[in-house]
Amino acid sequence: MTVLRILHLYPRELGINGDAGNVLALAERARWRGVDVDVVSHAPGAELPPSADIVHIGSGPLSSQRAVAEDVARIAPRLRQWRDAGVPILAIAGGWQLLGEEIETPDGETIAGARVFPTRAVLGSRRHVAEVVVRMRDGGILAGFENHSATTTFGADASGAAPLGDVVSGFGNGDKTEGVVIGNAIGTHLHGPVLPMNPVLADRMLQTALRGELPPVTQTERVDRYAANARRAIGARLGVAV
Ligand SMILES: NC(=O)CC[C@H](N)C(=O)O
Repeated sequence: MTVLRILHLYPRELGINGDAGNVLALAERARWRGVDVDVVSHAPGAELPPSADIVHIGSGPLSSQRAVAEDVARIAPRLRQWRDAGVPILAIAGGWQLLGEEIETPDGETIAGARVFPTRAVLGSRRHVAEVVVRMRDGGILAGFENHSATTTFGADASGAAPLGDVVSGFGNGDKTEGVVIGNAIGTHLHGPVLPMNPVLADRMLQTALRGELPPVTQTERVDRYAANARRAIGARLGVAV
């Protein structure tokens, strides 16, 4: 790979919680390690690039989700191919819902998802807006905030998928778990944005995409201290150790 291509799906429609910072974090952390980066923004109706090394989709309200749903259905086969090929995918909240099996709206309407993730989101009348701490299954801690109205369940055939972690504080999926991981694809409700605030996840995605270890450099050490302080501040406000 000469250039790391990051595909950012629908940045205009799905970027309401600052999730574009995830793409910035991936691009900068790669560049700081001497890797050339090309960020490709995808808008509804546009051609997808022939390949992608990382895919990101951010979050947004139901009106934005509706605005891109038709295009999501159009590109769904390519997204599933990339997932199956091990391309790291990060899908945040409303974007994750669109890449799941189905969204049920508060009116009982259903919006078909891309089936990248074997998850289903039922949107209710109660919003879950709070800071969140999640313990990943490998013991690592993630912090951020959630801002959604979904209860999320795993579909009947969710083989190979697992929650991203367990909720220490917050609502998450609604059953004390948070997020989903299938192969190298991650879905999560976490904003922050999640990658600048939890650089371990950012580097994990980059290491997968670049197929190699990415040692810390001066710039990552500097921003990782800010991130650690931000996570500690959330932990302190919630009264949990991070
Ligand atoms: N944060 C979001 O993306 C919100 C997604 C969706 N509209 C919900 O309320 O659950």
